[in-house]
Amino acid sequence: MTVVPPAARRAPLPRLLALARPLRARLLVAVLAGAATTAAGIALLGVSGFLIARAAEHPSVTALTIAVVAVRALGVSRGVLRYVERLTSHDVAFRVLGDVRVRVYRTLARLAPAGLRELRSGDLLTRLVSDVDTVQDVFVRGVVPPAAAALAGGAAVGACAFLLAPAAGALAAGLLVAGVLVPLCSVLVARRAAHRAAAARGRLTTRVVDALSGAPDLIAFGARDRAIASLTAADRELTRQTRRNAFALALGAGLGTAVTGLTVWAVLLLGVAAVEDGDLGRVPSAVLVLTALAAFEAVAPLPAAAARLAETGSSARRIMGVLDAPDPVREPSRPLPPPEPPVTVRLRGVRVRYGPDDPWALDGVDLDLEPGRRVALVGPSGAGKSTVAALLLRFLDAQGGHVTLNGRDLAAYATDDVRRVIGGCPQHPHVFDSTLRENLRLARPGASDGELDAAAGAARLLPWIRSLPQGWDTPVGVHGARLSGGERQRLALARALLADPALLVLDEPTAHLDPAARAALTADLLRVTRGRTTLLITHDLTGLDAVDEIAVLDRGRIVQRGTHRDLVRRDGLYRRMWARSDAEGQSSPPPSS
Ligand SMILES: Nc1ncnc2c1ncn2[C@@H]1O[C@H](COP(=O)(O)OP(=O)(O)OP(=O)(O)O)[C@@H](O)[C@H]1O
Repeated sequence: MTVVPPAARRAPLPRLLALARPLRARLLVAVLAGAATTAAGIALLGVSGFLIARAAEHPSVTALTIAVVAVRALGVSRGVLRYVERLTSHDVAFRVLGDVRVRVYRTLARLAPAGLRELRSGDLLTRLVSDVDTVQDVFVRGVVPPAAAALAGGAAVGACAFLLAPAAGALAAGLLVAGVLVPLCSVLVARRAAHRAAAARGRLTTRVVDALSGAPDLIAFGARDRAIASLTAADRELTRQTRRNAFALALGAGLGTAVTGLTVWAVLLLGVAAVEDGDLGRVPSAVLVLTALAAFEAVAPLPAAAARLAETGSSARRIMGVLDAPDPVREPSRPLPPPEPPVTVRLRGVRVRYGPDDPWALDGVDLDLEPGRRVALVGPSGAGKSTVAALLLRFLDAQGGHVTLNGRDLAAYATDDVRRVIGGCPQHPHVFDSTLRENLRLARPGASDGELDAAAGAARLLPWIRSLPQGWDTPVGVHGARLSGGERQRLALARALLADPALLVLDEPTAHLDPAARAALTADLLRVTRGRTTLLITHDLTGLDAVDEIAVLDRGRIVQRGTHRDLVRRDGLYRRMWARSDAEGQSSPPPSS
């Protein structure tokens, strides 16, 4: 049974609002400044009405002095108050935005790489960038304007009630329709479109990222037109949903204007009737009508805000989807003290699968990794070799059996502490679009130039780096596009050697290389790992007579183990693999290491 954390059961928008709890004093300042701005606008029009109507009666100038001063003061204060409101509401929005972005990034870092398989790269990008960006609208448009409108609208109704109660009633009804019913109407129309637009934006980004990164393959296989057609379809869908959203906005604006007009007419008619009955003076009647007209300024932004909020709701749901993603590994609440090198790792009856309905990727694996010994894990594609590496690096938890590190449960250590002693070279090492130096320093940011030279020298990369005009400062391009396959793999090996973990895990370090480059790199890595605790994962059998033990993995089970000499003599999977690679001319004579 999946246990849903209590916080995850709450609606996404209130959860987002809850993040601003520590900033509530600033939010209150923003709301009060927003209400005061609108109230100043309403008062400005009311006082102006008074000034014009009273001036028509030709009074002495002194009778108008207070009103003239008030108009000036209201005009100036309105700008200042709006500035304060914008400053504080955006301050709150950007603080929460930064907080959400960090939380999403931290969750992604925690999930990567095993927990991200439900999310595609473009979709992830959308969640991290545009979905998180919409969070600012929650505060700038979704919280401050409605609260400010309620305060300023209430004050306007109060002022009108002081002049003429029935007109105040009409104004209150009009404001409620324009400020509550019309926005609700906008939300109803916008909600589905907003939800679909967010999903369509995610799909479009996924396809754009896919098309850009796979462009050479698409062109080579003549699939370019199909890819462009699929992009165009995704774009068209996004345009359709965005248009629906725009319709909701236009509907809100149109209905709002209609309600404003009708209400002002009602107030005007009630005012005229009151003047005729002698219940209201002519000057107050002008103030009444203009106050009513200005009061709608408070609710005018609400339909657009509500429609935007509906959009934000689906973005918030997608963000919370990332934040609530279950951890791929358990982090102990009270971790053991960090393990001390040298390390001994033992796997006993380990079972792992990627999903409850997936077959076992590892099914009862026993393996011993002891200080100073080199073990090779070989087997056909899909046998489960990389799963062993993921397990050791704490990207995955075992669902059965035990993994121990220096005699204690591996899961009882903090994951970061484990990764400090177990590390190496993943199957697909990422080369960052930076310089050679920065790519290597990733493994140890404080490494000196001498240490960089030593690691690159051990990986036989140093003469080549020295021969480059820019040397260590040579840019490597996106995904290391300016490097050959061999140079990329050697850079990854140098990075692993620089990190110098107590247990070095090398996952297919010679993948994608031609036989000659593979033999050369294998010889080098066997040379540099001599005497080091190493797990070498490979389906290339070149040079394996140098390692202490070979474990042969097939469909999640260790089917053979022994030295190269033993295994080639015995009938079994290893001898078949050896014979096949020999026939293909891929196994060069083992280096005498
Ligand atoms: N993230 C994943 N989600 C679901 N299944 C996975 C995932 N990663 C691996 N598997 C499955 O687990 C099994 C073992 O995969 P693994 O990558 O460990 O094999 P491998 O021996 O390293 O293969 P290769 O030599 O091709 O890299 C395979 O059946 C694979 O399809």
